[in-house]
Amino acid sequence: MGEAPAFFGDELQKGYANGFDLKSKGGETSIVVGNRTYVIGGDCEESALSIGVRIFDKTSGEWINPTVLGTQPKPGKGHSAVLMSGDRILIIKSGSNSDDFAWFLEVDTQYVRQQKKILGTEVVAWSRGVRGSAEKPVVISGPSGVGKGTLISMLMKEYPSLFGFSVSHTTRAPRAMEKDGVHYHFIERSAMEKEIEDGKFLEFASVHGNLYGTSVEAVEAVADAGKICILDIDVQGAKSVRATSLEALFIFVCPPSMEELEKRLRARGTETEEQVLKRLRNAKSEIEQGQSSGIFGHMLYNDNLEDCYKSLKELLGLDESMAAPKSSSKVVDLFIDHSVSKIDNKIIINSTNPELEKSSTNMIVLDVSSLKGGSPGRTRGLNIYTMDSILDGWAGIPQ
Ligand SMILES: Nc1ncnc2c1ncn2[C@@H]1O[C@H](COP(=O)(O)OP(=O)(O)OP(=O)(O)O)[C@@H](O)[C@H]1O
Ligand SMILES: Nc1nc2c(ncn2[C@@H]2O[C@H](COP(=O)(O)O)[C@@H](O)[C@H]2O)c(=O)[nH]1
Repeated sequence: MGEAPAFFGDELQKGYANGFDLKSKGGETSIVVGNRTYVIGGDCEESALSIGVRIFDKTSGEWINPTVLGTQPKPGKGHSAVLMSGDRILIIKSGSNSDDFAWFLEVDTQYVRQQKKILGTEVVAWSRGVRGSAEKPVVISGPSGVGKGTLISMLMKEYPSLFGFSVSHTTRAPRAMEKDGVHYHFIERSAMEKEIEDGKFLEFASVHGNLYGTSVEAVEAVADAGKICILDIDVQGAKSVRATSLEALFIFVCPPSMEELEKRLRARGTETEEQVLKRLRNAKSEIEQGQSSGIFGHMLYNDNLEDCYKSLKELLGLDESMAAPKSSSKVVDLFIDHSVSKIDNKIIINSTNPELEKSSTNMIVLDVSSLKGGSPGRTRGLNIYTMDSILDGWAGIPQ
């Protein structure tokens, strides 16, 4: 809570409307959602390097400084804001390129509501708009030693440009061949507990006596690389992910028998006898939960490795042609001076620079009809067209 900024009140009424329920002054934009006014921009409490957010609650007449989750956008050369269906605000950053100009400030999504309950504070969450076909992340669970890691390695090796691994945090000690930042982010328990408190994790769980968790940043890093995110997490983690707005494909891998599972765990040779026994005890309840909880839409039996890998590829709809590198997206720069309008699911951004008036590059269309997911991470499924591509028969920009 704090003092109202100088422009609020009468001056806010004088600010220019940007085609929506929006007023802007200096580097700040305000947008009304129900009985609240979100003031976006200006000084950020935590860092001058990101776009700040404050909320004015009309009912109480008080200012709120919310907990801001997700990677925050860096300030650009100004921005416009558009209210999207009451739960999120689209922020369009002037002068930025297509990988950075569309951001969503989530104010009342399922994820934000869930985090409000967990953190007990007012929460908003940033999520960057990502172009493309909005393919779902893949969550793979199963008891320790069943072969999740082996299957994931095979997938990443065959389809390096399609899949990216979400690198988890863990408090367990690294194994001989494991590299920090590649297999896991190895972290002290107290540091991880602090990061959990700070809302840095999409999910976390205590597994076989250690803490494991997927950070928001780990998922964002994969989406930023334009890849489908693969999460290797336990059943508790999968349950938590199901409760977020991250729409994912949930796969559970079963062993052919407990005897075979034990054989694989022992043959891997990475655990002490005590740890092997603990993991085997936990495996029983994990398999029960995996098969009965309704979390997992797909089951795989890892008896013969090659057969199981083939089933995984079928489930993911993969064929050989998808192993080829993807063509890169054309980058579009957003005009510094522009006006914004919304027609159904299309956001039309027109340049107001007179020099561009007659040019076919004076309009950009954001198609938000297939938005998927949301915070934490990225809002996928954003399509961006320029006037050129529209004139070319809506061919669109290659993804
Ligand atoms: N179908 C299979 N047949 C025989 N051995 C297998 C099969 N799949 C995996 N393995 C072997 O079993 C061991 C355990 O596999 P992996 O490490 O991939 O399991 P995991 O499910 O990732 O375990 P954790 O959850 O502990 O990380 C490895 O040595 C691997 O080579
Ligand atoms: N809930 C989460 N579980 C995780 C995460 N990363 C890994 N795991 C699971 O832990 C066990 C043990 O892994 P190991 O590497 O010590 O053998 C295994 O079932 C993993 O799936 C996570 O981020 N969250």
